Amino acid sequence: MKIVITCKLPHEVIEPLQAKYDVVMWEKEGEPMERARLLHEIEEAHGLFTNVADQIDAELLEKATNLKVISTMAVGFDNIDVETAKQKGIVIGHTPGVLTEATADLTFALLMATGRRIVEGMDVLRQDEWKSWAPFFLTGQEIYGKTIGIIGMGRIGLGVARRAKGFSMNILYHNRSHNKEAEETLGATYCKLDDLLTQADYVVLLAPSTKDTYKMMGKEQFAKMKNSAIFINTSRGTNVDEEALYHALEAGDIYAAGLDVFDPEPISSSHPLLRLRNVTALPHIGSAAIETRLEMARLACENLVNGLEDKPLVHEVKA
Ligand SMILES: NC(=O)C1=CN([C@@H]2O[C@H](COP(=O)(O)OP(=O)(O)OC[C@H]3O[C@@H](n4cnc5c(N)ncnc54)[C@H](O)[C@@H]3O)[C@@H](O)[C@H]2O)C=CC1
Ligand SMILES: O=C(O)C(=O)CO
Repeated sequence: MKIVITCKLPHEVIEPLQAKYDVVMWEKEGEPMERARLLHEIEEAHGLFTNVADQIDAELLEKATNLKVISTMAVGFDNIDVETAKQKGIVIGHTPGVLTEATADLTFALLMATGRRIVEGMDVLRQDEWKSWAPFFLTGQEIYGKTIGIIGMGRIGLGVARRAKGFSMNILYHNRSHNKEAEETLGATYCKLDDLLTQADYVVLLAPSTKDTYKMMGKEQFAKMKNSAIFINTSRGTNVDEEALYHALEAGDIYAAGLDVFDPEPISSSHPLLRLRNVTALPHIGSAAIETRLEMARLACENLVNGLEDKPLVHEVKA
């Protein structure tokens, strides 16, 4: 059977696959497989190892006449046309859980960096703009004891809430349903979205990208936030109306934003949000800790092999 891997993976990860299958792997580090090549390779493939950088859409699936399994090295699967794949009898695997703590770490790091203007501080040094200690030089927002509002209290949301508890933060959350663990072990309070937006000092978005969450943070929602509040997005760029966010930040309707994700990705240095002093931006590195990425790759391989051998996947996308 033939496997297509759309990104360069370490030798130790692909070796077991090469021993059993005919493996085609994209060799360019840090770049996704060219679309034309993927469209060509998929025609013969039985298994596809993918990630968030590929569009696994109807055009591609139409050509995938032998495909049994799609395995994505990610928890989010919004880049995959799940409905079309299911209609064609293709199973889909993803990697929830193994990236929870690393992504929660990065989310909290981004929250702290944005609140305390860490990147601006580094820029000041690099540009020789440090004149003296001054009373209000590079003052930001406090974190300890403030109110955090988490939209999407799932695995990663809960991880962020645990970190917030360590900073004695008052934890509000909005979710599709009540999260007992968050309420009972962390004292988190369930809120309607509007109440969370008006009360939180830090609004952290961690809901998946779905039809319901498309641009769920827009002009109306940013207007409800405090002028001193900070918006953090480590979910998906599609969950935010980026133009509305730009205007809210420029007008001072909100204090600052920390963003790990954009729509579309990658963005270029000319992206309007990067022109704003009060934006801290990262290139979608939420889960990018070495141990985590190796675990994600191993789990994605296990899903792939199970799918090829008609065994239940470790984590199958059921949606
Ligand atoms: N920046 C990065 O590198 C990474 C980003 N992610 C993103 O984080 C998302 C969350 O991952 P997990 O916590 O593992 O998923 P999860 O499924 O455990 O949690 C998602 C939560 O969002 C809630 N939710 C769904 N629709 C909602 C809505 N309309 N309003 C409020 N809450 C809603 C769900 O009820 C669930 O509790 C992923 O789908 C992915 O998009 C995940 C990993 C890394
Ligand atoms: O897992 C995901 O959904 C990501 O965005 C990358 O880790």
